[in-house]
Amino acid sequence: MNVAAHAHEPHPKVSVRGLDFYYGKTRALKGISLSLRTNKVTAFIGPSGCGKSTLLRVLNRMYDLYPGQRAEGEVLLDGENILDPAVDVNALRARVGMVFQKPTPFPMTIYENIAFGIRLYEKLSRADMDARVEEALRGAALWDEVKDKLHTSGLGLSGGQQQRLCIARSVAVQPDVILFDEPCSALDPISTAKVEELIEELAAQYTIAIVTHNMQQAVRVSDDTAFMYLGELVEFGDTDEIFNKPREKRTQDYITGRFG
Ligand SMILES: Nc1ncnc2c1ncn2[C@@H]1O[C@H](COP(=O)(O)OP(=O)(O)OP(=O)(O)O)[C@@H](O)[C@H]1O
Repeated sequence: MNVAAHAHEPHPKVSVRGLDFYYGKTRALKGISLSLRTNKVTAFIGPSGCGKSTLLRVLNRMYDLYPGQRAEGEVLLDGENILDPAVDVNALRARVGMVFQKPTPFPMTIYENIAFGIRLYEKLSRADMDARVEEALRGAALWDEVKDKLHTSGLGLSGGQQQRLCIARSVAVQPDVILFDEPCSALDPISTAKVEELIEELAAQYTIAIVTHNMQQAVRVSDDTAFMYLGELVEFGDTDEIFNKPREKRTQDYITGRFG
């Protein structure tokens, strides 16, 4: 496996070391080691089934919800191993938020979609909650479009707006890391452009990981790229280098559309 020098930076936000993942007896991740640099966007690319979503789901222990799934190795978040059974997963998920492929607003008002998550972790006055909801919606570039209908259903928004509402929901609990699992695959090109722009802006405050099948998207939004194949990390490094001068033939073949 090829890993660029900066992947060894001294204080990454997230550091994955020797990670194996099992669905029952099936080993879906094989000895993955890589880092997410603080305030950078890391893209995960590779053919269907290579383990991209699995890796993302390890980063906030989403897999814990399912019996028979287990991770071995280490995932350090600011130096703390989040795979340790003593870690409080609810607190972890507030620090590591996730945005899914299909927009998944709760069947509640726009305001409540944001306030609901905040209430799980904090008790705020009405005025502070209002301010936090506004801040989250502004942070997700949605405020201007919804400020006059905060108390109508989130399900009444367009798909692209719903996805930005989900991003606002993640941002609202002030996480360290946001994980995006193919966040634009259900969106039209205009909404996709908005979400991509937003991801770049969010990187000023958060550390971001994004799974994408869209090579142009990886090039546009990410600083670092990880190319995975059959559960292994084949190549990891600077996005420009991965796309312009890949060191591995499999990476070259994938990014030029020869397989996958
Ligand atoms: N719930 C599950 N039970 C058993 N095996 C699973 C489960 N989910 C995923 N897998 C297997 O784990 C491997 C990795 O799947 P994963 O969904 O992480 O791949 P991916 O790279 O995200 O694919 P895609 O691009 O199609 O979303 C695949 O071989 C898949 O069949």
